[in-house]
Amino acid sequence: MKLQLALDLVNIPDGIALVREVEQYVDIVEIGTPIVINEGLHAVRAMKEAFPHLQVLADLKVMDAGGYEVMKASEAGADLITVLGASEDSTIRGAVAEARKHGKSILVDMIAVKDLEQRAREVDALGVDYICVHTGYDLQAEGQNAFDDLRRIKAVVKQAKTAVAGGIKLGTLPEVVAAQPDLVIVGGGITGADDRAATAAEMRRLISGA
Ligand SMILES: O=C([C@H](O)CO)[C@H](O)[C@H](O)COP(=O)(O)O
Repeated sequence: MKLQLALDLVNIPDGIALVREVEQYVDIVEIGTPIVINEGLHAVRAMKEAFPHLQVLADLKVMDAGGYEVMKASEAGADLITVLGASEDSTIRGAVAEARKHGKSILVDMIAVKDLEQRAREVDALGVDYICVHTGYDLQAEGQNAFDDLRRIKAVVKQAKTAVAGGIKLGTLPEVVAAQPDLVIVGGGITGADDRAATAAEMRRLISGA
């Protein structure tokens, strides 16, 4: 099980400083969608240059032009790129094909997908690397989480690895870990903690013990 730190509400220098606090405890650093919107793929390049030993995920949430977007993110140094599960199969196919050319991975974000099991089966058959259940900020604000969704996709996904994101905190991590995802994605649960290093260290301990 891997731990991904999601950086969303910071600029590049603050993001790099934040990763320095926790780098020994995380496997993947996510350049979140808000950063990509604010700073562009330059943020991916800067993070990979600063931490070449960590994997960097570009959370582009690609919805169209899968091959092109994955090519650009790959050129910028991304190891993993996100594509939306709600997009067309052809978009996901194009993303996977391009990722294979560059030795990169595709994480499909199932945010806003209504028929979760059905779409997870279809996406799994497209050869993606990860399928991620995700409660975004707007539904988190309504008190929702993706923990039950994780159990639902675990029951149907056969090839891809599974991931979970959205509002995971130290207190809720044991419930997440119990469902055995391959990847746990944490943003505010680490970046908003009083002691980020201690929080990330404890999360790493919980994940490693699973
Ligand atoms: O993908 C995300 C969100 O849609 C904003 O771009 C976050 O990175 C993801 O939700 C993880 O962050 P937390 O919910 O703060 O853990």
